[in-house]
Amino acid sequence: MNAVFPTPDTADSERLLTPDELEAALRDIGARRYHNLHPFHRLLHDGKLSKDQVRAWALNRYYYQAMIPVKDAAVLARMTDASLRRIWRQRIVDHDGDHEGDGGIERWLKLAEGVGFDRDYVLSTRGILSATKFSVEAYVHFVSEKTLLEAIASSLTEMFSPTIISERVAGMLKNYDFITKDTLAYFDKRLTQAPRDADFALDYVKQHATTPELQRRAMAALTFKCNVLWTQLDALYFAYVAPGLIPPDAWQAGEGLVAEPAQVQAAGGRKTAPGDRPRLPRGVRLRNDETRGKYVLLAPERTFDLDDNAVAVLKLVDGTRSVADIADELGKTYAADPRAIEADILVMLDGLAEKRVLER
Ligand SMILES: O=C(O)c1cc(C(=O)O)c2c(n1)C(=O)C(=O)c1cc(C(=O)O)[nH]c1-2
Repeated sequence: MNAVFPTPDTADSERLLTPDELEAALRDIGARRYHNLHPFHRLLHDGKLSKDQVRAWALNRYYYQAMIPVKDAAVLARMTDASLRRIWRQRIVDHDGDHEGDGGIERWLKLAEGVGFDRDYVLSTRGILSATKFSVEAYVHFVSEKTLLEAIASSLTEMFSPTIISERVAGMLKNYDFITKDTLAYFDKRLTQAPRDADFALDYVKQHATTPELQRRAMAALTFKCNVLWTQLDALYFAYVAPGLIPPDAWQAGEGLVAEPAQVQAAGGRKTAPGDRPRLPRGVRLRNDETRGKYVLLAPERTFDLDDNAVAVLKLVDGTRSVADIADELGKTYAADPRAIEADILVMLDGLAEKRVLER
């Protein structure tokens, strides 16, 4: 499709820039428009997002990753020169890998799994924002329809990606306890792939943008691509940060995750152990409800009915006795095997921790 509203020519675009001036102009576009400047990335890198907001980012960006080789295949299809194709095809190999389980897409799936997603849910692309899809698909269409020079120039955002990647990896590792080096392994390879790709594309553009018009098109292509990246973050920000309007069918917190046993999750990833010294959290109390003639556990805005066994245990829960101590005392009181009682108590306490009315 040809542009319906062409970019107005400026006096400057009438002059042929030297290759170095062209490079400077391209770098200037990045300095003003690259997605490192977007507020969503600032929040992501500074540790200001919740785990669910990081998940929304990982899920949506999967679509970009998955479509990059489709984009590169479209670029490849425009190349009539075998020597060019030989170089460009490496990009497809980088993302698809040489065999099952290899390549950038696979590493992104690992990243998504690392933040809790079920792999098949991510692969299905079901919860991905329509705006993400539109934006990524616009990139694929752009390289299919524009000239080869513009297609190659649109990849030049990669000139700026090593800086943002280093900043992102350092920031996320420092600021999120659920992010590990393994989760972010995707970015390790990009630190060498991106400069290699960007150097090639930049040389190509500097050599082939030989008229003011071609130079203007190359700059417009890079601007377009900056917008492809920027609008993906706009969409994430709008849906998951502010105003927080999640479109129908887009991913909602809790969806598409690998199920963890609820009580393990609530207890910070572990079960109650005999050495734990359980206590009631602030605002939770054991109360004798005189009118009903039974004990209840009172929590803010919630009340839990308790059976006799639970009452006997909770009367001994004081933050100093261990579970084993409690079992020993009850063993004496009821003349029963304390280790059998302990096993029952552990299950009961896990249940209470799951409801967030017990801490260890
Ligand atoms: O993490 C980033 O900020 C970032 C940015 C870009 C980019 O600037 O387009 C790419 C990537 N990552 C990336 O991982 C990647 O594979 C990639 C391919 C391309 C492209 O246009 O062909 N850009 C990017």
